[in-house]
Amino acid sequence: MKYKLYEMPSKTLIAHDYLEQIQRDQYEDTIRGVFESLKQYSIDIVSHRVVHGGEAFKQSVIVNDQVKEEIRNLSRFAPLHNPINLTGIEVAQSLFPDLIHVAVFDTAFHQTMPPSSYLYALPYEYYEQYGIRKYGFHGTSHRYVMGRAAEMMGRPKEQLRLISCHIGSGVSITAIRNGESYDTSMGMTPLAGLSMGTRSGNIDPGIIPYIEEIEKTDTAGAIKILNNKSGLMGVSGVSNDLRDVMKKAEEGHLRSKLALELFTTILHKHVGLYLARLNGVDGIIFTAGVGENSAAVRELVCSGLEFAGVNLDREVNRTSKGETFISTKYSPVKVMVIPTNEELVMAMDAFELGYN
Ligand SMILES: Nc1ncnc2c1ncn2[C@@H]1O[C@H](COP(=O)(O)OP(=O)(O)O)[C@@H](O)[C@H]1O
Ligand SMILES: CC(=O)OP(=O)(O)O
Ligand SMILES: [Mg+2]
Repeated sequence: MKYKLYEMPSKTLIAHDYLEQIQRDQYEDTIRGVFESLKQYSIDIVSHRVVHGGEAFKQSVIVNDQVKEEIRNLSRFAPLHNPINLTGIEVAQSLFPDLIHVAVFDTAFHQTMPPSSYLYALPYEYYEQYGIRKYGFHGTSHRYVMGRAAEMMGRPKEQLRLISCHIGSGVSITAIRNGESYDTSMGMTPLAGLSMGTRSGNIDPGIIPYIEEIEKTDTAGAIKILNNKSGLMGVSGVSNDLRDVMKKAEEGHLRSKLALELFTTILHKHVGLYLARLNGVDGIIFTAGVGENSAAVRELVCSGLEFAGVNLDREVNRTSKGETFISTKYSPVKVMVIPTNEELVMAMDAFELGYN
């Protein structure tokens, strides 16, 4: 669990923490503990990350009973995330009933996608009646790095074609055009798209009934395997953490080498997909845990894209820290590392909603 406390509108960071490895039955106590530890500060607004906002939320909103009901209903599309997000809201509301609570949705930024991006080639009624479509996630992160990229490039975001690669424990790539999400790799749920720490990403749907047969399980059991036992973890058999897999690969562990190769090849192919979708790009952004820290992954993703104007400065890529260009000076496509800051966007949205 991550949190940041900001003073607004100065955007001064006052307190922050990243609590790792929290088990399901510890969520409530952990959230309670965080809020207790912040009681010394006078807090006015609490901004909550909510992963799935469906088509109902195109931007951030102040939480009321109807918003909570909608978040609960959307749990079927994000079972790993929305129930926890709702717990966070409810615990915070019980501790601070008089404060304004704001919900910021991962899906909101992607609501600008055209039907050619968000529809699945399924019977159309499934979309109309049941909301089966691509929603996309990590939108708050993609929105933040898009804004930073435009500033770094000194050009209005409305004039840019960008590919934003959010590579953390969850992985998604977004094609951004005119300052808006145009296409993105995750789907109706955050299981789709690229291979991740423990998630498979896209697979042939015909594999699912076969897994059910092999594992003597039901569909929910098979989906659990795709969510929790696949990706880097599943292929390497070592870890969902890229650092562990890389270390093992360097030691010659074959499955770790394969896991790494598959992970980066899938990333590379998706960048190619969005080069086509955007008719070429002005910038490529790397963000989140892996994107910000792994020069090796960035190099593998960009290699072979010189034909499209992507010229990585390998030396700068290896030695750079923080927000920086990693392409060569005259590279037609600018490649950037931009540390994401979803919490700052959440604070800005909350401030806007609470005070304007
Ligand atoms: N120095 C590093 N080199 C390679 N991978 C890293 C490094 N630091 C962090 N990571 C990867 O980043 C992942 C976490 O990314 P992060 O964006 O914090 O994810 P989340 O927000 O989903 O928890 C870790 O699982 C790890 O694999
Ligand atoms: C939506 C999603 O995949 O989020 P995370 O990467 O934080 O798991
Ligand atoms: Mg994340």
